[in-house]
Amino acid sequence: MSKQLNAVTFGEPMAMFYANETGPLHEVTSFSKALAGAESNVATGLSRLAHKTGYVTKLGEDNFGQFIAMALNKEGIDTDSITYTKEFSTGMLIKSKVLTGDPKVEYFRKNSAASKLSLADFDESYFASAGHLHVTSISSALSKSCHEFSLHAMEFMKKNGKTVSLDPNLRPTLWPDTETMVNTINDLATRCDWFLPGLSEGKILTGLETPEEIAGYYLQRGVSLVVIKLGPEGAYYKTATGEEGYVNGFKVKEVVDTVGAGDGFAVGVISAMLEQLTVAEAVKRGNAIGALAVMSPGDMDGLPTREGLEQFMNASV
Ligand SMILES: Nc1ncnc2c1ncn2[C@@H]1O[C@H](COP(=O)(O)OP(=O)(O)O)[C@@H](O)[C@H]1O
Ligand SMILES: O=C(O)C(=O)C[C@H](O)[C@H](O)COP(=O)(O)O
Repeated sequence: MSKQLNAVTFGEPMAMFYANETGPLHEVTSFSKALAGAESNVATGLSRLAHKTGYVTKLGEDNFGQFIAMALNKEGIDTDSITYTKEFSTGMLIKSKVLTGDPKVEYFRKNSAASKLSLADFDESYFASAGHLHVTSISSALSKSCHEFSLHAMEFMKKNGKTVSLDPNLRPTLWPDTETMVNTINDLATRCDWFLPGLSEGKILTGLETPEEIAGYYLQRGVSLVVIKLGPEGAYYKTATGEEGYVNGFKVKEVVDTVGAGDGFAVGVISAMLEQLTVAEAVKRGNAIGALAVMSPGDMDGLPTREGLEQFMNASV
């Protein structure tokens, strides 16, 4: 039987070493290892909610590559379209531990195996087997060939009547300059159906101030749903058909690590939209998974199973 995927995504997965103690990263002596990467976080979250998800990347033939492939398989993610290279290494990052605010992240990913992903790796039948494509603009920042891959994948999915979501995931350190980052991401946004920026990202990308204005900017450019993340306050959404609203965030006992909240949020919105829930319900689920994500140290530890999600949402009403 031919392959059937609910969703597919592609990008750069990395081995992450997160500090077990607070303090500057060069002084930390003890780290824990986990899988990181915005798109692999989303693939993991969707897979835990029983959406069959494929993940496409290029890995180095090294220990980090082996670790990542193993971690993805353990999550039940389809890895059949992953390619390998001997020439380039798998990327990694280190992350500090903080008691408040966002941790410091340092990447070791320049010229990584994943940055070599190119159109030659695009498998039409694999992408055609999926109902939805999730993209982040990190891929476009990695290399010209990854940017071409992104444009082609988005165009291919749209042409085949599939939905496409885009999380801008601003990573200013990966771009040559702010202007290139803003112009490229705004161009990518016109090619998606569901656009999921954070408020501060939306301000940088449009120069506008309010969630309403930012949503309007993208709706005018052909996006059908814009959801703007508002941190602990939740999120604002607006659709091309005029539906809009604010959805409150969930109460969190303790914020352990804010990294991964946006990816968790994307999992909630995408999974619920694929299940044909209303947009307001999708945004509520996004808020729930975002809240679960900030309560755990790894980027993916908080991503729930369906049972865990229901328990959290029911306990929070
Ligand atoms: N402290 C928090 N309490 C509850 N929910 C949160 C908290 N921080 C984030 N979230 C949830 O996660 C989503 C994404 O977080 P946010 O910080 O806005 O995005 P990003 O990680 O992309 O910067 C928010 O819209 C919200 O639903
Ligand atoms: O892929 C990258 O470049 C990363 O930095 C890996 C991180 O796990 C996510 O990107 C977290 O992203 P947020 O959910 O927006 O906090």
